[in-house]
Amino acid sequence: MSDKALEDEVRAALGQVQLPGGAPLATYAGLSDIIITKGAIAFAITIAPGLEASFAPVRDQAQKAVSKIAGERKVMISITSDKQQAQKAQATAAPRQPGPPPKEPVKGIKSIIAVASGKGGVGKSTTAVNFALALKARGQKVAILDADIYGPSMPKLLGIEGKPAMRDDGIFTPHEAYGIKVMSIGSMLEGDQAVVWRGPMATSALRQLLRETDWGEIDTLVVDLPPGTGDVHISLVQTVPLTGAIVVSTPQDLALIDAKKAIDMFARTQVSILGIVENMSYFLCPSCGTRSDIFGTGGAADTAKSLGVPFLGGIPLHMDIRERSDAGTPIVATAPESDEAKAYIAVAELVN
Ligand SMILES: Nc1ncnc2c1ncn2[C@@H]1O[C@H](COP(=O)(O)OP(=O)(O)OP(=O)(O)O)[C@@H](O)[C@H]1O
Repeated sequence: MSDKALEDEVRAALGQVQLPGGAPLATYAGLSDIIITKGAIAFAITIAPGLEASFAPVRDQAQKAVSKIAGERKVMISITSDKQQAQKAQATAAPRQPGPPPKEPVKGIKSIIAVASGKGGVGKSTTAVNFALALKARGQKVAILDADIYGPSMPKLLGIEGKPAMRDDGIFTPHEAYGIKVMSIGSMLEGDQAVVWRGPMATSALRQLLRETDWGEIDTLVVDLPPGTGDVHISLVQTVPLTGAIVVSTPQDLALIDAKKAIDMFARTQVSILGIVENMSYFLCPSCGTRSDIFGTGGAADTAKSLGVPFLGGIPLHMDIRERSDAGTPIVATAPESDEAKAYIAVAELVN
C-alpha cells in the first residue's frame, strides 16, 4: 500500500475516534500532519493546557484504531498543549491540574545518565558508547538509548542493522551488542526526516522508545542526546528522573561556550551535572606514544572549575578511536587494554 493510501486509512480510522465534545478526531483542527515512515505512523494532537486528562482516552482510542491498520509500524501519538488553543477548547475544559506531571521511573532501570554536548561533532556519541561499555566492563548491566534525532549513530557505532523486534503486545525487544542493550531513534527515521521529527514527534518517539521497550533489569541506561538544547532534552528532564548528565566538549573555546549553555540548561531543570569530558583533548602519536596538546588542552578543566562542576578527564584524539567507531567495533570493547580505552574507563570510574 502506498504511504498516501495508508494515510487515508489512518484518517478514516481517526474519523471513528470521538473527541470529548463528540466530534470526530479526523476533522479536529489540532490534529497534525500524519507522518508515515517505514517503521512508524506518527502524529500529534494539540490541545489547550489543562485538557490533558480528558484527551488521554482520545489518545488511547486513536492508538487502538490506528494500530489495527499499522501492520509492523509503530504508532506514535503525542498530545501537546498549546495556549493558543485554550480559548477554542474552553467549552470542554476539564479542571487544570496544578504543576508539571510527576517524573516516572522507567521500569527495570535503576539509573539514567544523559550524555550531552553544546554543539554537534564534538564526539558525544563516541564518548557515550565507550562510556557505556566502560560501565559494562566495571560489572554493570548497561543499556543505551540513542535519542539523537539529528544524527542517530548508535547503529553504526555498534554495528547494528535493521529494526528492533516488536512483540505482539507492541513492546520493543532491544538490539544487543557487546553485552549492551540498544535502542535507537534511528530505527524510526528514514533518510533526512529529522526535520519533520522535531517537537512533538521527537518527544513522542523518545517516550515510546523509553517506556515501550523491554529493557530487562538494567543498572545504568546511557541516553545519547541530540547536540545543543531542545525538545528532546526538555522532554527527557521533565518526564524521567535522571541520575545526572555528562557534557562532552572539545578544548576549543567555542565548543566550551556551547558546553556552558548545555550545563546551564541542565542546572535550570535541576539535573545534576556529573561532569565535563574533554574529547580530542590531546594527540597521542600512534608510533611513538608522545603526547601533544595540539588544541591547548585544559580548557574543559578550567571551565568545569569555574562552573563548580566535576572534570571527568580528557580523551585523546586518536585514529584508532575513529577507525574502530567507523567499523562498529568500539575501542573499549575491542581494545580494552589500550591507553585510549583506559581514558574512557577512567571517566566511568569517576562517575560510578
Ligand atoms: N577521541 C577521538 N579521536 C578520534 N576521533 C574521534 C574521537 N572522538 C570522536 N571522533 C570522531 O569524530 C567524529 C564525530 O564523533 P561523534 O559522531 O561521536 O560526534 P557527535 O558529537 O556525537 O556528533 P553529532 O552531533 O553529529 O552526533 C566521528 O568520526 C568520530 O569517530
